[in-house]
Amino acid sequence: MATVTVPPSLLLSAYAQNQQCSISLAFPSSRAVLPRSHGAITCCAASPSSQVVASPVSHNGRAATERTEIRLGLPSKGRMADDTLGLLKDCQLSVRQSNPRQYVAEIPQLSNLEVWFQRPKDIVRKISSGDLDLGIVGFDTVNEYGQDNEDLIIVHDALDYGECRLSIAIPKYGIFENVNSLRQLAEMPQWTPERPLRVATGFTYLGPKFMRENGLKHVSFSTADGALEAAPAMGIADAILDLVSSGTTLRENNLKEIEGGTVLQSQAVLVASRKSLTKRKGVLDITHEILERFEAHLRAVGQFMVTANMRGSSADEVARRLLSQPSLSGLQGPTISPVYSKRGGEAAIDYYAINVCVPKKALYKSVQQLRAIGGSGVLVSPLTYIFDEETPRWRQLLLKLGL
Ligand SMILES: Nc1ncnc2c1ncn2[C@@H]1O[C@H](COP(=O)(O)OP(=O)(O)OP(=O)(O)O)[C@@H](O)[C@H]1O
Ligand SMILES: O=P(O)(O)OC[C@H]1O[C@H](OP(=O)(O)OP(=O)(O)O)[C@H](O)[C@@H]1O
Ligand SMILES: [Mg+2]
Repeated sequence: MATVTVPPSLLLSAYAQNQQCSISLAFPSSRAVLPRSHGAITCCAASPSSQVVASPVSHNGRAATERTEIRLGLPSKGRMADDTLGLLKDCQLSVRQSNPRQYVAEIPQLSNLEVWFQRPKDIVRKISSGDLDLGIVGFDTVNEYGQDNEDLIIVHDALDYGECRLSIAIPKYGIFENVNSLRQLAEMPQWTPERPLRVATGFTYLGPKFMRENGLKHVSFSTADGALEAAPAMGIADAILDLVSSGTTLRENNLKEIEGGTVLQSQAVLVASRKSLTKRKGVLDITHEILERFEAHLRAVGQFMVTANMRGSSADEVARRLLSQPSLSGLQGPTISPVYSKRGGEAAIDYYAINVCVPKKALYKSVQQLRAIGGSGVLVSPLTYIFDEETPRWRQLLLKLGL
């Protein structure tokens, strides 16, 4: 009898394939693709139907505690994948992947960190099981697959992409024509134990929970992996519960959202395991660095740096004029520096250079206000980072961890 040890991921793939055709076991050929710690699986290949004994990795398992590398899960495909790599790149964190089909990568700027590319739902599951320490996914995915697990902690709740909401939608036509709220939907006489409201959704945890919490009694659920908006027109469902962003897909399928029917608002978030943050060496430090970079970048994205010259009798007098304008107070306040010119062999000050951060949305208004108080030569440049003394989310994280 031969005994081999393989990572659990290989066992699962072998098992899945065995359902349809042949079973094949793949072995790591180099250290580069081998998770440096994994659960032990013993395959006893002598019996006609191979007996497989698996000891999965867990927080309490030996293998999990032996792992010294820190693991960050990133979406391997779909719309979140590119935006996530884009955010990291903008934060000077370059993910080095030798081949798109290789699921492990590194970020040279963060030593001892392994990046693992996974489906978003698996990122959440693996953080819960202790096989990943950190991950970037949609908030909807954390809620659906985290299922209120208290070990999951949202470290950054607004990474500014993947914005959408999880909403109930019903047809605009037929018996739903005059139904515009969740309450009206719940009160429709059509729904009985024998003929419940049929909802198609991929969110089979959040869906029933939301219906229960909102007092909808006679509801049944069916699930599909995509194109849910077709279900009502196909007669498969009365309503759907799915992600909505621009609303185009709903509109194109003659569906509408209803008041009170939004389960949650979502965007990409950085999520971590509480156990990893508090128990695994180095996780808190790496999380701090990632968080600082994210916060500094995301804060800067919304701002321009505006530089201008202003004639004035003193820095105080220029400051008073600037602070009289609502859009020119900057982050902490404007920076005002004297501009020295040569007059009769002496250094004289006629002008002051002012630097002020302004929200992108308020740029034109700010330029108008600057001109109104005598500003000239206005230069506008993009900002890359704004590092504050301390990132607000870091304090919140320490509080959540009781540190
Ligand atoms: N229309 C959308 N606009 C913005 N963000 C979205 C939208 N749909 C989904 N998202 C966000 O992106 C995440 C990934 O979406 P999803 O799971 O649908 O993957 P995908 O990129 O569409 O690939 P696939 O559905 O083929 O697996 C969701 O969990 C959600 O946070
Ligand atoms: O409000 P909108 O901007 O139209 O976006 C909403 C659509 O986007 C998502 O689907 P996706 O594009 O991911 O296709 P899928 O159903 O194949 O996952 C979601 O499931 C909706 O169908
Ligand atoms: Mg999708």
